[in-house]
Amino acid sequence: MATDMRVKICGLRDAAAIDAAVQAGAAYIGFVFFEKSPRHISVADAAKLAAGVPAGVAKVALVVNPDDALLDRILDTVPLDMIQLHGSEAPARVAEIKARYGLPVMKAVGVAGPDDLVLIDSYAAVADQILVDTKPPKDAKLPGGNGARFDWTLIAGRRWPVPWMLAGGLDPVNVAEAVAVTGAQQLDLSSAVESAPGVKDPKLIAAFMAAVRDI
Ligand SMILES: O=C(O)c1ccccc1N[C@@H]1O[C@H](COP(=O)(O)O)[C@@H](O)[C@H]1O
Repeated sequence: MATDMRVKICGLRDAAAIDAAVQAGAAYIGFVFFEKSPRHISVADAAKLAAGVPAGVAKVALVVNPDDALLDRILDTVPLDMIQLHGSEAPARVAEIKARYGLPVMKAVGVAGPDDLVLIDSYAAVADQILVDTKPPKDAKLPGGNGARFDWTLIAGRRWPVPWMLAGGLDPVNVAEAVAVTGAQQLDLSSAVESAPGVKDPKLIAAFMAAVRDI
């Protein structure tokens, strides 16, 4: 793997895809608990799959503006290592979730222009990690996972006081440029390793991880 690049493969829903991600060296795998997404997984299915993930690979719960009842249901049943907040959760809610569940919290921030970068600073004060993702267009059905990249030069040379991941339309062809422009050391992706929305393809996962190794 290039330098010590850490990759999160998100939206995993079956054992073959998880095996492919783990075998190829993914540091994180993500379960999407968001019913509007084609990658949504039930709490029961996630619990079964999570039990087979080896120690050392972090299991992340992706949620969108979750209430405590949903988080209780997920975290009471699925052994998870991190919560990814991918909605419009305010910094105070991020801090509240972190305190209530005692797990590291990663807050996604959508970027479309320079003004969006200000938000990153306020979330970096309360979250353990920041996910710098493409801001979804107003008519998008999903708040993330749309396979769209943003202008990476917006964050060239930017650094924050907490670890961060780059996301948004990453694929085997553009990942070297994404890393060169942004300096990212952690990457998160979903769409580019699917054969259809919500269907992960082990060969595409292997191809992405090979591209990262070649950087
Ligand atoms: O993947 C989803 O369905 C999803 C739903 C709601 C919020 C976020 C979602 N995905 C996250 O978006 C990034 C970028 O995805 P892509 O590579 O552009 O498809 C993904 O890694 C997830 O963390």
